[in-house]
Amino acid sequence: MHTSSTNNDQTTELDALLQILTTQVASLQASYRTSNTTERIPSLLKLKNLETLGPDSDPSLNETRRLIVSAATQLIHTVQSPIEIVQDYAGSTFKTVALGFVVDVNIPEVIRDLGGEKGMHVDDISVHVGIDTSYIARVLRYLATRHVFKELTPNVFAHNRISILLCKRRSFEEIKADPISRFDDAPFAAHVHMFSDEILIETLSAFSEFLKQKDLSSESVKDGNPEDTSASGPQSSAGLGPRTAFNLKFNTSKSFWEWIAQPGAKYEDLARTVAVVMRGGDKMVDEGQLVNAITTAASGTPIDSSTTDITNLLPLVVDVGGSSGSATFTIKNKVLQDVSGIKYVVQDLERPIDSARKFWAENDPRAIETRQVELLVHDFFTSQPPSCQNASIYILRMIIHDWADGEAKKILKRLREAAYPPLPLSTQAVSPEPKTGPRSKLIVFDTLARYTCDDPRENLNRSGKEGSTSVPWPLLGNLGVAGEGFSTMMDLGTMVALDGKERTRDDFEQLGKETGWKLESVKPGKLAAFIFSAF
Ligand SMILES: C[S@@+](CC[C@H](N)C(=O)[O-])C[C@H]1O[C@@H](n2cnc3c(N)ncnc32)[C@H](O)[C@@H]1O
Repeated sequence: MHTSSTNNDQTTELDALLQILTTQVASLQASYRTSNTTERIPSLLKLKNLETLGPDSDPSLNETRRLIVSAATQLIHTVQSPIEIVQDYAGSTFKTVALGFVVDVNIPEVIRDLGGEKGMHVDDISVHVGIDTSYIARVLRYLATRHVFKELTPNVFAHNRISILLCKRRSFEEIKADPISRFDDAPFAAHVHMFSDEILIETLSAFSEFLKQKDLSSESVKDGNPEDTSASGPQSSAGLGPRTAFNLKFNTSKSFWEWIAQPGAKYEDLARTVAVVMRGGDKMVDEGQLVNAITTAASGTPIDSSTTDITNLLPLVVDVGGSSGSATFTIKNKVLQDVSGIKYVVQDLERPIDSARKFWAENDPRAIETRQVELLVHDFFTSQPPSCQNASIYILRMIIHDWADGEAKKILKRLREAAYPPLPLSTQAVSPEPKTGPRSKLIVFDTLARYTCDDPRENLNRSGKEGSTSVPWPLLGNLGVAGEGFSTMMDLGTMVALDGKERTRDDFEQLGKETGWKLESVKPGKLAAFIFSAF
């Protein structure tokens, strides 16, 4: 445990943080020097698009980056005035709305398409986007102060490697001609739009009000009965007051997913944006991790998919709640591209499956024509159709964290009923311990919740490698924002919008036990892969 301000040899926190920074920065620079790009060091001013991130996106450098960010963040919080820190945190909402504004009025595209490397004066930006010059200058300066955009000369702003991510794929002219499709193929701009949209902002305005009024006595009822096979989990809490801050603010008993699936322009824009954001989810699971998870699920141990025939082990992969099916797309075309004979099914509600049809028509039409990939409207609270029984692998990517335990169990139970081997008919209870033979696997991709302190029971280290437990003193046990910034944000996001949560390894193990799935291994990563076997 690291509780004192010095460790045994009297090294101060600052010394230790500096030491981590010095060592890890040297290591990062050495990696850039040996990479086969011309880039020598990562630079804020070096513009890149996602396809040419080079060493910036090399997963083997993730550990080094996380340690640098963790140490640098802790150093800032150690030396900066606590008053300034609290003031800055209190005003964090402006980060969301400032980013949301520039994305909404297409400033990133105007600077990219019309300003280029020389940047653009706010007067010129104003002419194109039709917003007052001084508003643009102040919002861009707020962001440039936080290293998003660069002010080259007074009032002239250019992109840096962070702001360039806000650009949509389409040109400013194309966006003006067809604003509805502006977020298509631009997952990061879509991500900003989703978080700054009035729906989430309104929901967050009820954050405290909702948490305070939650009826604690309804907890057990709210979790629902896992044996209940009715669709649409959230209705199990009808009559017990609003289930989430979203339900409270929008005066609806529908789940967020049902709500955005309604007809109407306002829902359509959000639903379309959410589908694009989900496609960006691929960036959170690197291909190496997908290979590892899929082959581990197929064989029980990691195998080399290039040298092992895994066809027999993987005839059917079902991507449950798959949205456009981008996880399936990556698995089919990048992980198992050399393995023939596998059938894939992507399931979701009606509107996401409409988006999926468009996505596959544009990206892999042959897969649909040959019926190797089937896109199926299916509610995961209901029983799986015959075509999806006995699948080798069921995938739930970023699904379980959207739901409270009661609904999560229902989803897992419906899959277990479809999985192989069958549950004993008489009891519908779980079958005895497996003897031999094939068993359906379930891979849940979700973030892994971790404590900020040392956790002696944790057998995954915070830096992401299985079997080790070291995080250098005096860093936080979960590496702070460098390790769990995104997942703790998602945890609160799913709490207020969906009644979901990010879960610990123990939580997943328990969910599995209660629904007939045995947790066999966990592959850490930005999204961890939890691999279950039907038992
Ligand atoms: C966070 S997204 C994840 C999408 C996808 N798995 C991915 O990783 O890209 C959650 C998905 O669950 C879907 N969903 C919500 N309720 C559902 C239900 N009852 N049946 C099937 N899908 C549902 C949503 O439409 C949405 O596409």
